[in-house]
Amino acid sequence: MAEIKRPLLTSETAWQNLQKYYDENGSKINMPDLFAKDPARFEKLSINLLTKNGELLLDYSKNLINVEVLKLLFQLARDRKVEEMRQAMFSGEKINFTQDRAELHIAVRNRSNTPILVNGKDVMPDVNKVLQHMREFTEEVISGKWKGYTGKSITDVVNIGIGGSDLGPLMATEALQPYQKGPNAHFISNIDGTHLAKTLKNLNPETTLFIIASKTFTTQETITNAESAKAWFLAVAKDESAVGKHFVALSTNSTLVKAFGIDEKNMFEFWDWVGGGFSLWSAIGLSIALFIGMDNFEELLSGGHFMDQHFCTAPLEQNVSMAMGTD
Ligand SMILES: O=P(O)(O)OC[C@H]1O[C@H](O)[C@H](O)[C@@H](O)[C@@H]1O
Repeated sequence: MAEIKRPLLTSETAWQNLQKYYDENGSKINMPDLFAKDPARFEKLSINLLTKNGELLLDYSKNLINVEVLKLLFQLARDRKVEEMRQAMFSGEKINFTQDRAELHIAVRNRSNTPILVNGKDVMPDVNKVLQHMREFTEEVISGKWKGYTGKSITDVVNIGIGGSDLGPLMATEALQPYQKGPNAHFISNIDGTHLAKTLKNLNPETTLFIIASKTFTTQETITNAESAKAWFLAVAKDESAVGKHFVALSTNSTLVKAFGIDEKNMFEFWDWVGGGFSLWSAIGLSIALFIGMDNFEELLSGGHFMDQHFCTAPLEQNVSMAMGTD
């Protein structure tokens, strides 16, 4: 498909109309008033989608918008060729032109398993291979079969990452606490040593598993925290060969993972076409899968896939921004 050409956003007529509306009415738009003036506001500005697990309510009535603003926004979306961009994204085109890559977080949650091509190659076999690897690993850890270096099972998982390699899994495990099946989950992102020290204070190196989550494996905060965690572990274990039982990596960079001392078989791969802010759906979600179990994690993926299909097929008026990422 040819490149989608668009003029500068601020020179679009639809943008200028929206700006004019804002200049004339923006200061007058007030949430309690909007509800008071229009008793049917909630019905007008929400949709119910039927999923296999019940209804899903998309409520955008609590935003500072009204029917006129929405009309202007839909016009802007049409003029900015959002529908064509959406199509290009799902077809694996390199819509991320600043980094010259595809944006295909939708592929890692593509539960229909339809082929998705990147540079002419279907990525689904690799996606499924990593999911299978995650399943085997999570089942071993949750069942207690995976043993630490002194023969004890894992009670605590510590995810070390930052940005998308932290926020998504942190949010999902918080939200999905009632579904906990596996070890406790902890998240360390801050470079301030207190974050690490406070978390490790109550943990036992014999029963702790560290997940080093970094797409690039070069992020300074993460690598520094990972080195500190390794030092904390080795101060007790005293044996480098024990590291393999307590450290796994989630990354696209196998060379640096190996250099850190993590066995390649304990690396869960993903790809440059998964943006950091959307990576919870990829192997970066391993801490979620260990917490809620792989069946539940796949249910989570199915939910994301359901919304992707909605986003892809529903007309703009039935669609809202469904990025489902973290930054
Ligand atoms: O996963 P990493 O390569 O360690 O990157 C961690 C994070 O770094 C930055 O904050 C980027 O803006 C994020 O998108 C990314 O998730």
